Amino acid sequence: MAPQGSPAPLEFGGPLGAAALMLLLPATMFHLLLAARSGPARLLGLPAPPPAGALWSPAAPLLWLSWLGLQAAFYLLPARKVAEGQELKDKSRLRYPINGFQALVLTALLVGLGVCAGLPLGMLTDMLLPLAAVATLAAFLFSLLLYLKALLAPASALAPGGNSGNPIYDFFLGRELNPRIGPLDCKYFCELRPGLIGWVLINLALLVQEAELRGSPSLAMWLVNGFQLLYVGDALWHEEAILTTMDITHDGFGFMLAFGDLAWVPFTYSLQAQFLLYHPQPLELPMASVICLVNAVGYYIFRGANSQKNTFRKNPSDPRVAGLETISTATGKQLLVSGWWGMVRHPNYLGDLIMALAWSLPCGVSHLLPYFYLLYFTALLVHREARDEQQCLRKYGLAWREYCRRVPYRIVPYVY
Ligand SMILES: NC(=O)C1=CN([C@@H]2O[C@H](COP(=O)(O)OP(=O)(O)OC[C@H]3O[C@@H](n4cnc5c(N)ncnc54)[C@H](OP(=O)(O)O)[C@@H]3O)[C@@H](O)[C@H]2O)C=CC1
Ligand SMILES: CC(C)CCC[C@@H](C)[C@H]1CC=C2C3=C(CC[C@@]21C)[C@@]1(C)CC[C@H](O)C[C@@H]1CC3
Repeated sequence: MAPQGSPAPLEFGGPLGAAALMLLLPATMFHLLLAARSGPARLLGLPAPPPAGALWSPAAPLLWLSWLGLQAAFYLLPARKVAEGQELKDKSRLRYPINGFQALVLTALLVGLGVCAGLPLGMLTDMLLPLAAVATLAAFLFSLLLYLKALLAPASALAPGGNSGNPIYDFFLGRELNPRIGPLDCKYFCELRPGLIGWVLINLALLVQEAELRGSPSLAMWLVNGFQLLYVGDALWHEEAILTTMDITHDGFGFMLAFGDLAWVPFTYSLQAQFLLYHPQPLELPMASVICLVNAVGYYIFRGANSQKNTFRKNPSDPRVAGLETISTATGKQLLVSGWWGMVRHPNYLGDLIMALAWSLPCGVSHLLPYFYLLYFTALLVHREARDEQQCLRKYGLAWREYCRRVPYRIVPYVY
């Protein structure tokens, strides 16, 4: 355990790891975008280079900025609820509008109206490369502004991790915990709105384009769109739960999250739908039903586990969780040791991974490319679980050790 007041240990391989990731992540994203549209669609191996000018369109910055502006305008609309975040170092709590689902519905209405008025939504698929380039550039510029803004922030506003003194590492991890521009909380806004809603919009554009090319969308395309819309809708419906994640409470807002939210999520999480547009896959109803069942099982575990913890954290005497077994900790908080959280230490990750499998299966088994998300997500969650473990050990000490003794598996029962 790190002693109180000592500098936070360096993560992600320190400055060298951070520098490598800042090059590798955008390179991987462009590789995936190009591979999805290439004939062999190989995950490993170089795709054909893009034709000259394919990465740039004068319309892309305009389109991307309009999208960001639209989502910011929806964020600023009156919300059904305003939630308070976790207590900060200076004992204050920030307030956050809970209107993400409203933003999704308003976006759907606007896009629906646009399509009825003749908006060529399918053409968005031709803009993916230039849009990804703009989003990447914007993430770099935005992170630079955030880095500079943090120079003026009081010490109490800085994140525990991203203030090592090494500019590359701090630029990557993010210095300020909750940077705000007026009423807009940059990290909270970016984590849920432009990228997540952008992801389902790109999926929809791919579905429309497939219908234009082949007469109707394929069953596989419907499944991928449906599953991922459910996932995004669920995240926005349960928006308040984001306020207790390590991204909001612990990590600063730097390149990792800015690029992750604005570029990585919309352009790589839509990879299965991109693959299906260029490589149609036959899918029969019986197989589709099995895949739906896999997604339903994953969602049941994911939602059950997340809701159980959120209900317990809000009110441990809630009848839905009051009967569960707990361990007391020195902080006054308790840890669940039965129910979903008694099965493994991260049941929500298990459900999420099962869903990730269901999103790839409609793409068949002839290519590895659509399974990229499952592979990346496994690595992300294993790493995230280890980071959370360290933070919980710091917070709960012996009580956490006791929890680990009672619930020995991390994500997959009897395996890991
Ligand atoms: N699609 C994507 O790219 C990503 C999806 N996700 C998903 O987002 C969701 C949130 O994930 P994440 O923020 O990583 O982590 P969790 O929701 O799993 O939260 C971890 C926290 O839960 C609390 N906790 C842990 N064990 C217990 C217990 N036994 N009893 C009560 N509280 C406990 C601790 O916080 P405390 O005690 O302080 O409350 C711990 O720090 C997950 O479903 C995950 O799968 C996450 C990352 C990326
Ligand atoms: C680019 C890097 C490899 C890492 C970037 C990480 C980000 C993409 C993710 C960090 C935590 C996230 C969460 C979600 C989306 C991905 C990012 C931003 C959710 C909003 C997805 C929906 C879930 O219901 C909640 C998740 C919270 C964390």
